[in-house]
Amino acid sequence: MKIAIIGAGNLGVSIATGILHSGGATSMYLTRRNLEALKGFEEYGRVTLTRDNREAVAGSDILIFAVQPLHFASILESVKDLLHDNHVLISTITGFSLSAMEAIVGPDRYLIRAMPNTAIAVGRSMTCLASNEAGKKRVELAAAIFNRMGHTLMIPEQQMQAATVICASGIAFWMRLIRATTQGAIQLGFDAKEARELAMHTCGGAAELLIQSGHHPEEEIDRVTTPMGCTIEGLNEMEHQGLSSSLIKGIVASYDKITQISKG
Ligand SMILES: NC(=O)C1=CN([C@@H]2O[C@H](COP(=O)(O)OP(=O)(O)OC[C@H]3O[C@@H](n4cnc5c(N)ncnc54)[C@H](O)[C@@H]3O)[C@@H](O)[C@H]2O)C=CC1
Ligand SMILES: O=C(O)[C@@H]1CCC=N1
Repeated sequence: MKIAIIGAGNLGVSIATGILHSGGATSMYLTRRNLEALKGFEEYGRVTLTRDNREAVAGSDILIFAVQPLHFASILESVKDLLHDNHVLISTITGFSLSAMEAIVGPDRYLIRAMPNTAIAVGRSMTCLASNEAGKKRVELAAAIFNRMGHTLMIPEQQMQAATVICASGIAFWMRLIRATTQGAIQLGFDAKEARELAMHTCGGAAELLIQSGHHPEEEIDRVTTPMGCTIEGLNEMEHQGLSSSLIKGIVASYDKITQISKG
C-alpha cells in the first residue's frame, strides 16, 4: 500500500508512527512545511519527506489528509488534477464534510472521513469512519488500515462531530483524569514517578477489563465496593463533588464548540 500523509503535524505524525510500527505501508510520503520537525522518519527506508503535496499524491494510492481545516480546501484544489480512479482520499479534518470534499474533487472519488486519536501512534486508536456513496466501495480497505492501529466503528457522517469529542478530544479528557489520580497518589505518599505508573496502569486495566469482559462499568464497580468500605466512600464523595456531571458537561461544551466551529 502506498500511503501519503498530507500535513504531518501532531495527528499526522501519530498516524505515520502507527502505520510504520504496524507494517501497514509499502511506501509512505509525509508532507509538511517544516521538514526539520520530521527528522527521524528518514531512518525508515520507505519514507519520503517532502513539502510538495503534488509529489506525494502522484506517488501514492491512499491519501490521508491531516491539515488544519482552513488549509484543506486549497490543498485539495491544488492536487485534484492528479487524482486517478484508484485514489482513496481519507480526511481526518474536523468539521469538513464529505459534500464539501465532493464539491472540490467530484462525487465519483472514493472519499472517507476518519476520526482517529493520537493513541494511533501506539496502535490503540478508537477510529470512527464514514464515507460518501462512492467511498462505500473502499470503506473496508480504510477499516483494514485503521484496524491495524486500534479499533474502528462505521458511523453516519452526522455523528462525526460527536465522535470527535468522545474519541479525539477524549484522549485529553482521559489524560486529565490520569493526571488528577497521579496528584492524589502523590498526596498519599507515592513519589511522582510511581504515582503516574499506578494511575496509568490502573486506568489501562479498567478499560481492558471492560473490553475483554463486555461488562457494564457498574458491574465491575460492584465487585470493588465493599459495603461500608473505602471505595464507595470515595466514589460517593466524587459524585457529591460532581464528577459524572462535570464530565458530561465538559463533553457537551466541547460538542457545542465543534458545532460552532463547523458552521464556520
Ligand atoms: N490532534 C489531534 O488529536 C486530532 C486532530 N484532528 C484533526 O486533524 C487535523 C490536524 O490536526 P493536528 O495534527 O493537531 O494539527 P497540526 O497543526 O499539528 O498539523 C497540521 C500540519 O499540516 C501542515 N501543513 C499546513 N499547510 C500545509 C500544506 N499546504 N501542505 C502540507 N502540510 C501543511 C502544518 O505544517 C502542520 O504540521 C485537524 O483538522 C484536526 O481537527 C482530528 C483528530 C485528532
Ligand atoms: O481540539 C480540536 O479542536 C481538535 C479536534 C479533535 C482534537 N483536536
